[in-house]
Amino acid sequence: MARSLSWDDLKYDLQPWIRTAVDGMGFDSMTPVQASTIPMFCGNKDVVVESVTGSGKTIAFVIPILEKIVKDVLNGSKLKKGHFYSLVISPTRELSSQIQSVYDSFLAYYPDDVCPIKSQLLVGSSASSVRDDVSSFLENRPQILVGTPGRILDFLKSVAIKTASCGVTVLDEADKLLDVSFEKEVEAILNMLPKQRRTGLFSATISSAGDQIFRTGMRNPVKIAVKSKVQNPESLSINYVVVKPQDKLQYLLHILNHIQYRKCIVYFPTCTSVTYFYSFMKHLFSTGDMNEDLGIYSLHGKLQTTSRLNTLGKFSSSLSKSVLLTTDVAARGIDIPEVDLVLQFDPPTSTEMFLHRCGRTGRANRVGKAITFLNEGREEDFVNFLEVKNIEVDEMPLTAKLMEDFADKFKAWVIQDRARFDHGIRAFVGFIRYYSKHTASSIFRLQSLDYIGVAKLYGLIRLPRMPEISKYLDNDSMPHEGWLIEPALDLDKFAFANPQMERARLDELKKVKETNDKKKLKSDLKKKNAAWSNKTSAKESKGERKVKMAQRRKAIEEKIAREEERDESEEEEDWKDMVRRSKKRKTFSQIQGDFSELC
Ligand SMILES: Nc1ncnc2c1ncn2[C@@H]1O[C@H](COP(=O)(O)OP(=O)(O)OP(=O)(O)O)[C@@H](O)[C@H]1O
Repeated sequence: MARSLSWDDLKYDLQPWIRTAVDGMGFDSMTPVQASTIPMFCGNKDVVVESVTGSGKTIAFVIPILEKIVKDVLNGSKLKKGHFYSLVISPTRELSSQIQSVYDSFLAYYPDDVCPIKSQLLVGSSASSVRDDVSSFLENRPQILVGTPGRILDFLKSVAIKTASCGVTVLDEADKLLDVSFEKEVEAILNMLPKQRRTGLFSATISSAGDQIFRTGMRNPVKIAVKSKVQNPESLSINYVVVKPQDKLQYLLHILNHIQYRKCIVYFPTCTSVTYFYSFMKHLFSTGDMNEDLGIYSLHGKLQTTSRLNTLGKFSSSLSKSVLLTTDVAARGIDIPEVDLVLQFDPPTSTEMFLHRCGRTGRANRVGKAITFLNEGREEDFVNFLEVKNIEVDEMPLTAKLMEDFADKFKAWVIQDRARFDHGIRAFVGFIRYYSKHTASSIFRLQSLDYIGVAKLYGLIRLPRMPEISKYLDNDSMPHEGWLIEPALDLDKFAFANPQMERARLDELKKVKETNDKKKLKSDLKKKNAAWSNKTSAKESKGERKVKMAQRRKAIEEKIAREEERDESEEEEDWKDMVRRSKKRKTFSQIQGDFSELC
């Protein structure tokens, strides 16, 4: 941190135990945001705090909350059953858990055993229900609650929980909590809390929340913005590398295997892309393409809470070189001091997220590097876009020897198991959906995407049928029936490695075939019937025509007979005439018919 102040200069008298805690944790000096926020928030001010990632905002609200609670306790105010003093809301389970651990590290220095200060975590989890949370709360009587919006809301709805004593509320990563993903739940929570309370909003990108901040019911808030020339911490260098999409995975492996770092976080666009590349990278250990000393972890939102927290714990405490493959679920707030490298497989959908992802390194004045891959072509405009937003980025020269047989290795791995093929397709489709959500939509355009290159990056052997591909991939570039390998695979014979899945697939295939056979039989019969009925109708109409002609002939003959009866003499003459005319016609027709006589 460039500017720092001695704790002695803080314009507020900290309680001795808090001061001891600060010293004990090795925080020799305050950070600028702590120096500005603590006195304001400890006084009776609502605060809106914006300061770069890793600048120590957590302590800037943890200390004021502890100050207030302990003062109340010392003043003899006793919490009644079902009440609590303070609520901290954060967008993810990981961050909530991290904030709770910051409270706990301070509370380890709190000397009063008679009236201990406690905190409780409220996050969605299959391991404990809301009811469990409520009973544990009633039993342990914590003064501080920390959690995610959904679980907090469910918890507060319980009749046993009383909100009247909640004097301080903090929204950490407030811009995220106030955006569409959480705004309804957060609003509902805030409406349940007393109006006479202090509120603090904290984030590195709070400005992006705009007028939403006024929906939090703050009274004359003080805005504390610790400004610098650029939006990223000075200790963090941000680089980009321009690549062809199909080469990106190889460049990623090159960086992971060859660049110096202790811990690295790699951001992928979706949960499915994390699990897909994680399993392929695990396989690459066996082929010798991944450095065997590397510890590799995966973390995403589809995992259970316990497993998410366990993975993060293992990655944080790992002593060897480690890589965490993850999504934006671990982009905000996560504080792992040893992370010195952040890689973005693709740029995130917003500049705020770009700052948060990069900000997982270069924290608290430690040196950190963030590298973002950009697909060759239009995505390079993202660099100018970031510069306009005061985010400094530099191109990183990167030369890597690309393996010629890499694509074949990837395909061979995919072809071993149909589940991998399906997984890859889902990851690819998820990426296309993700791409369409970019806020900088003039740069990240679906019509400019190199679909074949991206499909190769995902190790696809066949392009999936999807509207974006039919719309934006021109006919000349479209491979025959979408196949990216030659010869095409017989999909009916493409098996799952898992016997149960394979049995289910074969059963399904049989059913489909039977249904198709039945359908075919039905349509053949229909055709046959249709032909027969057409012929019948044709026959009928021919027969009808015969009958009609016979009737008409009969009618004419009868008419003639009647006329013959009416005037026999005339008829006789007429008849003679007829014979005559007929003889003449015959003569004429003979002449007409004999060309030799004309010569
Ligand atoms: N006064 C201090 N001196 C040294 N280190 C500090 C100080 N205060 C906090 N830190 C350390 O700085 C790191 C970053 O702090 P913190 O997580 O609070 O940052 P932040 O501003 O909330 O970041 P983000 O915006 O990414 O959530 C932590 O490891 C914390 O222990």
